[in-house]
Amino acid sequence: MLDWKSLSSMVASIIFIRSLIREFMPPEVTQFLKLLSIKLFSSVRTNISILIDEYDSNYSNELFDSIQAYLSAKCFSTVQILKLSKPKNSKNLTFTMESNQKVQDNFQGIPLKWTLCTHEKKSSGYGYGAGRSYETHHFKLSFHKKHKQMIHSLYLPYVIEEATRIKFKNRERRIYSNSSSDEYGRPWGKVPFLHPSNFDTLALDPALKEEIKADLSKFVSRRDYYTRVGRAWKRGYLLYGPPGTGKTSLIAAIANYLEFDIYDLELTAVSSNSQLRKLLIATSSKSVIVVEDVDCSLDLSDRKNKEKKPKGEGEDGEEGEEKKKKKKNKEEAKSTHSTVSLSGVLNFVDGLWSSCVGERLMIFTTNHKDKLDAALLRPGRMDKHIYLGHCKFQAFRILAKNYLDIDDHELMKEVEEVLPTAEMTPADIAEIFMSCNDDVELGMRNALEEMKKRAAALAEKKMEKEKKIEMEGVEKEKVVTEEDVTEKNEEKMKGEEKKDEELKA
Ligand SMILES: Nc1ncnc2c1ncn2[C@@H]1O[C@H](COP(=O)(O)OP(=O)(O)OP(=O)(O)O)[C@@H](O)[C@H]1O
Repeated sequence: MLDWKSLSSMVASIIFIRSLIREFMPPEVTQFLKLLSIKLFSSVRTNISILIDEYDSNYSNELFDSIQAYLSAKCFSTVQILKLSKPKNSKNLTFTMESNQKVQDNFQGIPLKWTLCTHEKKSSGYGYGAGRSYETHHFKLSFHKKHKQMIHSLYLPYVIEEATRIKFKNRERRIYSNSSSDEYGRPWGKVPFLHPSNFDTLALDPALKEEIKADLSKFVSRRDYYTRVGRAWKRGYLLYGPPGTGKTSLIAAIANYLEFDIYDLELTAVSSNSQLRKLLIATSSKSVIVVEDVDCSLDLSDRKNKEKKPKGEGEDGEEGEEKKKKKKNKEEAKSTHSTVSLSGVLNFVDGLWSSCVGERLMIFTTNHKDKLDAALLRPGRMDKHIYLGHCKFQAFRILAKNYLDIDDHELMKEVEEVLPTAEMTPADIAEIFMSCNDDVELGMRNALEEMKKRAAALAEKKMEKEKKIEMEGVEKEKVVTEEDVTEKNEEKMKGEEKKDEELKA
């Protein structure tokens, strides 16, 4: 047995030999012995560790941030002391670990251990603050060495992907516009409000709603597919229909559904194709890029349509004064400034600019689909054409629920009968409901009255039109009959002249 006396003399001898080695052994030999001992120990050690520093040559290490985000979701259930914070631009509270806390993870049955370690460092360089000590952190991931390859090729990419998903989920959604100025000279200015519309509040045929949601879900889940077929991960929607049928509301609902940012692209404020390209490169992944009233933004019509006269105002029903003004401004800008060409826009839709990764949904809106160039409309550019028309009964019920908080009403039956003939937009109905200050009876009565008025006006207009066509028909017939008579008379006269000549002869 080893007693205290012999133990202390053994320690003293080790210290003596160590100092002798340090003193007399050449540094190369010391280094060699060190490496040898590491090798010997590592061959018997079963666990290995990976360290991820908070800073990578003075720059913050993105991987460290990702791991922090990944573990914030895990540590709540396993760690005893947690830090709670609300990071900037995040809508949720975030938990983080304290120093030296450990989190157990499990990946495909492999146990893994994460530890947050803290250590002190001295700042290098000269001048103010040089030589000061500060705290930095690193994450230590420990696991059995036989899983090394798997951790590298599967687990770490999985952690990064999960962290991106968590970060994105926590992030506040934003709306940007290229026409609102940015004090920092960035291409996109932030718009300070979010549109509250979502698929529940949207007055739309339920089947169409489900179809759009399914299409969106399929699109965002097909990253591998787009990579495999070598195409930019983007999809184009064209929303068309009369004003006030919910095109803008649908865009907001889509962005809220996907939790994507919105980039409202005002083409008339873009001075060249190269500026357009720059703007698009500056968009983030998971975004909806919107070009509203594309027929007014650019001269995108083909030659055939250019020859057509512009349609008269008010053709699609009453437009809000504000929207009319906006469209007029766009028309003016189109004729004076814009130099973005159709090919520039087509390149953008084709995704040629897309050196950026991540999914992007492009949505164009128009009140006049017939004015658009066929090249812009073809699949691959506009993958889905969605017509938003006048309000139907199902949509009316949704509006009644939203604005008046009713599921049913005694006037509903009548509404169902009159509505299809009234050609009212959801905006018209929303306006009536809003003006009656939560008074259900008044709201329903006013809506039905307006429907009847419009239906009667339309019926009268239709009758007048039919009468006009009928009259035109009668006029035509009259002309034809008169022509017939003249023709017959002429023939008769010719016949008589011939007879006279024969008699003379
Ligand atoms: N389908 C709808 N569901 C719910 N609300 C709607 C719908 N359509 C219109 N509204 C209401 O009418 C207002 C105007 O609608 P919106 O701006 O979405 O129409 P739009 O089709 O984009 O019109 P425009 O073609 O003139 O741009 C919205 O703020 C909303 O309150």
